[in-house]
Amino acid sequence: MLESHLAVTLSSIYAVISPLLAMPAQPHPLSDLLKGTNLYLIGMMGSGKSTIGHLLGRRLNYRFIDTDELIEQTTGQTIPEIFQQHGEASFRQIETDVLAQVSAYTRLVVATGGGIVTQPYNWSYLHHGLVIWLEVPLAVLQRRLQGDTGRPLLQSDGWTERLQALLEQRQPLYAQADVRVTVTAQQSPKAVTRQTLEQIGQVLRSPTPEPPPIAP
Ligand SMILES: Nc1ncnc2c1ncn2[C@@H]1O[C@H](COP(=O)(O)OP(=O)(O)O)[C@@H](O)[C@H]1O
Ligand SMILES: O=C(O)C1=C[C@@H](OP(=O)(O)O)[C@@H](O)[C@H](O)C1
Ligand SMILES: [Mg+2]
Repeated sequence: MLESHLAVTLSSIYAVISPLLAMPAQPHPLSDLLKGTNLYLIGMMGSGKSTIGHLLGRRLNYRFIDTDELIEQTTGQTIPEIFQQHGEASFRQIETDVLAQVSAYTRLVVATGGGIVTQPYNWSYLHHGLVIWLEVPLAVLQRRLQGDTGRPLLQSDGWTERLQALLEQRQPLYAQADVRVTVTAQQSPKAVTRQTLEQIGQVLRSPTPEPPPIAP
């Protein structure tokens, strides 16, 4: 049963993260500025969160966590199995539980699932760190996701229209990110990683605006 898997969520997540806590921290130009702040990657399915997250983790000497992978490890089921056997609402609940656990740690790059932004409560965790939106044109997403079998929301005939509808619904939510990385069709994962690091640096170095004066 899914419930019994959930009962072990906390210890399983600790088991995944704790061996990595011993990793030596190599200084990186952004490390001082970040001060251990977690990076949360958001964006549509196929935008590259898992791919870029992994590379960012290596560059920053941060641990890389993928919430979908953690969900699969803690439940012992694949994402399609969870959707099929328990429904999307159960998946969203587990996703929130996993995000909550993960957010207790520092020095993480977290690749989230594309729908994490749809649950308002999740933002209270995302805002513990720096939220980065990988914005990728619809045509590129469609090309990357052609023939994909691992994303249950896209398994019916009208999957391209479904993808477009999801993008339209979610765009205003993704736009709440702290950093918006606009990715072109030609950019390699390495180039996207470089651009993301540059933009994080810009955001962290930009002066915080003064609060408006209090009216007399
Ligand atoms: N910059 C890129 N250029 C080309 N292919 C990419 C790029 N980023 C990701 N991909 C590919 O797109 C697919 C989806 O990437 P993935 O990281 O799983 O996205 P997400 O986690 O956002 O759903 C994968 O096959 C991945 O190899
Ligand atoms: O957009 C979504 O609602 C989903 C995105 C998927 O993750 P990716 O964004 O990594 O594909 C996964 O969490 C699940 O299939 C639902
Ligand atoms: Mg992913």
